[in-house]
Formats: sequence, C-alpha cells, structure tokens
Amino acid sequence: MKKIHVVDTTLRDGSHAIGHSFSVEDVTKIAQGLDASGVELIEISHGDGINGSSYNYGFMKSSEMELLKAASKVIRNAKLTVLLLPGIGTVEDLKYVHEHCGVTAVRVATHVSEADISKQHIEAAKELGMTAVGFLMLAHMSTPSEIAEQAKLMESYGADYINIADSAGHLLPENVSEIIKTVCSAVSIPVGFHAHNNLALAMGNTLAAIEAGATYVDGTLCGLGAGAGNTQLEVLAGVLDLKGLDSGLDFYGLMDVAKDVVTPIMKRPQIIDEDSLMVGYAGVYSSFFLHVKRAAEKFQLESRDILVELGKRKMVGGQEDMIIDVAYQLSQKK
Ligand SMILES: CC[C@H](O)CC(=O)C(=O)O
Ligand SMILES: [Mn+2]
Repeated sequence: MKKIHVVDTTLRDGSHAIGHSFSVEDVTKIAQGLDASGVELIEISHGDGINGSSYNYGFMKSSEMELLKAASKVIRNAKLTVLLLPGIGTVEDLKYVHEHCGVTAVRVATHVSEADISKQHIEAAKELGMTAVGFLMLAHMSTPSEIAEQAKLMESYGADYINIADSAGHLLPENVSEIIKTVCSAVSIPVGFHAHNNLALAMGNTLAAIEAGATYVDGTLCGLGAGAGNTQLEVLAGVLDLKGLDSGLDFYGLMDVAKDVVTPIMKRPQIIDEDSLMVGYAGVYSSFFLHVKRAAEKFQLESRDILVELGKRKMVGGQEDMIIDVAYQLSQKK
C-alpha cells in the first residue's frame, strides 16, 4: 500500500480564516485531536509564519509561543511544525521555538522563484537536528521546469522534502500533474502538495498530485484556510481510505474534532463565495482574501475589481500593504 504522509495546517493556514484568533484552549483541543488521529506534522504559526503577528499581516489574539507551548504539552507522536517566511521569521526565532516550545520541524516558505533566500534557514534547521521542508509558494507563477530548478536548490540546502503550494488556488489538475511530475524527476527527496479550494479543485488537485508522485499532502479540518480554504482533512482521510492509500489517519477521530471543536470556532462557513472564486480565477494569493474584503469596504469598491487588478500586477506574498494602495487608486478612477 502506498504511504501518504499527511500534514495538518488548520492551526496555521486556518488562522487566516479567523483573523489569527486561535486561543490556547482551541489549540490544545485541536492539536490533541490531530495527534490522536495520526497526523504526522501539525503546523502551528501565525498564518504568515512565525513572527507574522504585525500591523501588515494582522495581529494574533494569543502569542505564538504560548500556542506552541500548549500544543507541545499534548502532542505525543506528531512533529510540532512551524511555517517560516525568511524575513518575517528569522533563524533566531527558529532557534527559540526549537529550544523553548518543542518545535521539531519547520517549513521554510519562499516565493516560487526565490528559493535562494531559504538557504540559511534550512541549513540552521538541519544543524538543530530538525526536519526542514522547502515550501514554494504561488506555483502558478512559474513553469514546471523553473519550479524544479528552485526545488533542486532547496534540496541542496538540506531540505527533507519539497512542498509545492498552489497558494492562489488557481491551478488545474493537469497543471498540478505536470508540476509534480517534473519536480519529482528533478529531486531525490519526497515531494508534497498544498492546495487551495478557490476553484473547487483542492481535493481533485491533491489527488492529481498524489497520482503524479507526491507523497506528502496538506489538509485542514473543515477546510479552514485562506481564501476558500484548503483540502478538507477529514474528507481527505475518507478519500485516501477509499483509494486504498495508507495515510495512517483515524477518519472518525478527525470528523469528531472537525465537528466538535473547529466548527464552533469558525467565523463564516468555509464556502466559495464570489470573492474567493475571484481569488482563484485571477491567480491572487489566498492570504490576501480578508485584506481585500476590508479594502473594498473602506473604499466602497467591489472586491472582484481589486482582485483582478492585483492579479494583473502579479502581486506576491508580503505585498499586503499594497492592497490599500491599489484600492485607493481604483477609487480615484471611479
Ligand atoms: C503567507 C504564507 C502563505 O499563507 C503560505 C501558504 O499557505 C500558501 O502559500 O498557500
Ligand atoms: Mn496556503
């Protein structure tokens, strides 16, 4: 039976969907449920990675360190993981969460064409004895062979696996297949995939990635995540089982945590509304979703007009402050 390693990012990507407002109690219950249900890596951070709590990205309700410490007390088997975007998070932050918060894995995320900025963070993680993952964001913005070159760089820094992120939820299954196949043949480490559901393709694209050779896949309980959310973890557990793939997940256990713990925390149903559909269609970073909604309200614009403009300008993660600028410019033209 083919082994599929499942990574949960409810407590990281999911935090984009609830304005980074997880409490210590939420994290404790969710991490405990995920660990007991066989999830291998549990990612907990601000939605934009460690140290993301700021005016630009949105402030967290509870401190990241507090949340990580609470999770590390209840996790028995899974690797407590953080996301780190070089420049937002630093090597010092990584050392701190490793030494004081029980973090044993890090996913170092860069824009799809900027793998070179992950070198010092991946190397530092390996020196600390941690699992290090190279995470390439906004995969639709590069060609499969360009992505493979970037993946090779991350492999050369010591990454244990490469994760390809369809951050805008813009890729079609055929695109995902081509990217994953090309990356798998370029590197000799495992390849993973992170989907967003803006075009209702998160599950389909995750299966296309597995078919093409990915052995690590991301999911979130209730699909909680940026834009229309991520691949719904409890559904994924059932689907992998039906496909005869070994994920080691407890399907019923995940359904219970989703229903009893995550659903009551959700601020809105994780659906594909007009705004998230346009995020996917225009190829915009899913994490921009709530920032755009707020800018649209402020300048009395339609979110879709802002999103199309952001797509045209090929805006990338880290340019959240530019959303207000673009909205202001559009309001002046009106
Ligand atoms: C800002 C980090 C980003 O949300 C990482 C991620 O999940 C993605 O690129 O999809
Ligand atoms: Mn994401």
